[in-house]
Amino acid sequence: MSDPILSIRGLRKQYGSGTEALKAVDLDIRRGEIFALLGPNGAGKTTLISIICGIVKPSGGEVLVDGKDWQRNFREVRKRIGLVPQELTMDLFEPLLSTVSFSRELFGRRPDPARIEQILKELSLWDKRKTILKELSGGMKRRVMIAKALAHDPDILFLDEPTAGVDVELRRDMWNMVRRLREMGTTIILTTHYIEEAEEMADRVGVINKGELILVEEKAELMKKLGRKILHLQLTEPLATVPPALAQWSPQLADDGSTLVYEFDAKAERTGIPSLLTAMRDAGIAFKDLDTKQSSLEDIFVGLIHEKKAAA
Ligand SMILES: Nc1ncnc2c1ncn2[C@@H]1O[C@H](COP(=O)(O)OP(=O)(O)OP(=O)(O)O)[C@@H](O)[C@H]1O
Repeated sequence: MSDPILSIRGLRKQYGSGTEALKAVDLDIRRGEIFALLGPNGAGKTTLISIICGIVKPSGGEVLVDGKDWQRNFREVRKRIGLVPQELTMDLFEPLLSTVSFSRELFGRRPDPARIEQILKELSLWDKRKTILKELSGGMKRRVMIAKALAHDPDILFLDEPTAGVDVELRRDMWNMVRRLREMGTTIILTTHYIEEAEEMADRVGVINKGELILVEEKAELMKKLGRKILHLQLTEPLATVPPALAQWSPQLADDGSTLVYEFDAKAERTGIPSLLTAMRDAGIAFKDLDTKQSSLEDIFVGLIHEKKAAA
């Protein structure tokens, strides 16, 4: 990739407990993109972010910001990074305005009350500027975390699960704010469990599982894979094998032959379901119930890991 803003090479982390949280991760982040890092609990997302933000020490590998080694230029590089952590970290007895202003000065930026006012207004916090943090609602405290991360005008912003446990309205506000930041040139890296969030926001998506970056892809490509659904048909009579009449749909049998499982692309114009049901009727295969479910993130990870192993 030409001129990435962030380059991660062979990044590894083994915690004292022996857990290998990251296994030689390589990743380039494009200037000005929104990159979503998707992965289940414990995949290594927070560890990756924490290393880049200087909170966790890596066991090996390197991070370059604009081509500069992150460890050798830590102060300079860290100034350019903003982090909205998963957990709230703030002095609850401080008033909102001074908390956010202090965050700016912490990174050596000169005070700029007009800029702080602008950030607080964007996040609908200006009216609460004199309130001590303890008295704000949970959603507002989350907004304060974002304001703190933006106060020093970083050009790379990390959001660690920004919408976990927030209501629909705040989620929408956050998405809009992230889009506005991107329009202003900020590069954004967010972690999430939600496919929906990656779909809504990201230009590219990385999938991480057990410390390994399994894939990095343009969102549109990944969404094709994520659009798969599974149809379960509970048969009236179990089948020993899939009859040749149904072979073209490549269904699988489960539950000792009493369930027929068919995977299909929910976003395709033709899912194949009506023709499968017709072929079943013609072959005299009756069913008593049916349901469909979205491939879960877990299913997709398993599928991706299998694909990766098969390709290796
Ligand atoms: N301080 C620590 N000491 C020991 N092990 C840790 C520490 N922090 C994280 N781990 C382990 O490292 C692995 C990766 O954790 P990490 O928090 O990076 O995952 P995550 O993808 O952010 O998960 P989640 O979605 O649950 O936040 C997990 O197995 C976790 O238990």
